[in-house]
Amino acid sequence: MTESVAVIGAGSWGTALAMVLADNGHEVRLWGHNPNQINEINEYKTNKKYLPEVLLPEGIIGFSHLEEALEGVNAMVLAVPTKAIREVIRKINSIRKEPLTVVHVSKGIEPDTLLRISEMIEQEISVNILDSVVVLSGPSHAEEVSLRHPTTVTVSSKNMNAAEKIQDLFINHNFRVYTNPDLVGVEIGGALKNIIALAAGITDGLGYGDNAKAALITRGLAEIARLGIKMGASPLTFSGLTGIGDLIATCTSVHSRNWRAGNLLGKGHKLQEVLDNIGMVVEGVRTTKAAKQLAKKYDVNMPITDVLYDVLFNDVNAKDAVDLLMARGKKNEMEDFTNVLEGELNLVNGDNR
Ligand SMILES: NC(=O)C1=CN([C@@H]2O[C@H](COP(=O)(O)OP(=O)(O)OC[C@H]3O[C@@H](n4cnc5c(N)ncnc54)[C@H](OP(=O)(O)O)[C@@H]3O)[C@@H](O)[C@H]2O)C=CC1
Ligand SMILES: O=C(CO)COP(=O)(O)O
Repeated sequence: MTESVAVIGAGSWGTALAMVLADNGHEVRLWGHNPNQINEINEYKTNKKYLPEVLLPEGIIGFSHLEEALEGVNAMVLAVPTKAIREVIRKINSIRKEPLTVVHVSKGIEPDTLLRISEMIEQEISVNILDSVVVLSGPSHAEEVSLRHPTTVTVSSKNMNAAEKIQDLFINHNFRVYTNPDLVGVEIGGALKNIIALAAGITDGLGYGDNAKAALITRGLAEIARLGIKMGASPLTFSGLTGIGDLIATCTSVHSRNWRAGNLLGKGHKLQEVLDNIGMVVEGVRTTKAAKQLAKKYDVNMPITDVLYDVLFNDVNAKDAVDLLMARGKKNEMEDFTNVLEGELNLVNGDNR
């Protein structure tokens, strides 16, 4: 069944997902806050700043007025950076009266509140207009999705009936959508992989090779999983698309904004210069702040996050940061991980020591 769907945010990911929906025959209303960009989308069927290589399908109509984009739709895809989510939801609250399903596709954690994105949305949106919140996440660079290269993602929600409807909305022979009921694990994996991608970019920028990158992906996954499990995620999710899958895609790709930012930092550029150069959202920077706070709150050892925080915010030199990581005391590879798992098992068995 074809539907009308609003995509809120006309950056690279919103535009690529609008293309998937249009390919599936849906009427897609792509909203962006820049009227010139929306004119370009409608007049030339291009979005050159974000996806310079592609021509947009006819089924996508650009809107610069939010009320028009939301008129009569039952679902909206929220595709703005984490830091813009509250502002956009507040605008929607003032316009929308009927309930709708919110599909969020952003990968972040809010510093200070330490909320996952579905939690931020639930906190900010008017109760009378929220049907369900669904997250769509996984290894999926917009650049490749827009070229219709094979891609797999996962949807999750507290309401798995809503998640299955969103699976049906997006799935096609280029874009395979799985479900996973572990909302915490899916959101944590998607957000925290950006920290590790920044670190992987730094080691590449420093000229280190595949050994360093494999170490970061593996030990990065261990620290993401340790935190995620303490927050209530299923350990299995971290071996899935939104765990190891997205880590591989993001840490090894020149498409990744986070990897590219890390790469420039590794080559000696300053953070602000790097962010200006990328010109798109580099979520891992803010998420590093949030993850450092979460590690403290949940008492989890996250050494890669710790040193990256110092590179980003305390002016620690990237090479010195790697040296610091390598010079830590000896360890059993599984020790922090088994401590967390044992803690979870003790809780399951009613032992709260
Ligand atoms: N790009 C990708 O491949 C993927 C991205 N994601 C996630 O999707 C989210 C969006 O990323 P992405 O599309 O890459 O980001 P981009 O930087 O490409 O685009 C962000 C879009 O949001 C708009 N925007 C920013 N602030 C506001 C605001 N306050 N109000 C309205 N619109 C705003 C930007 O407008 P303007 O042009 O004016 O700046 C731009 O259109 C991120 O959380 C990212 O992690 C997830 C999977 C894949
Ligand atoms: O999340 C992504 C791919 O799955 C995109 O990552 P970047 O934001 O680093 O480009």
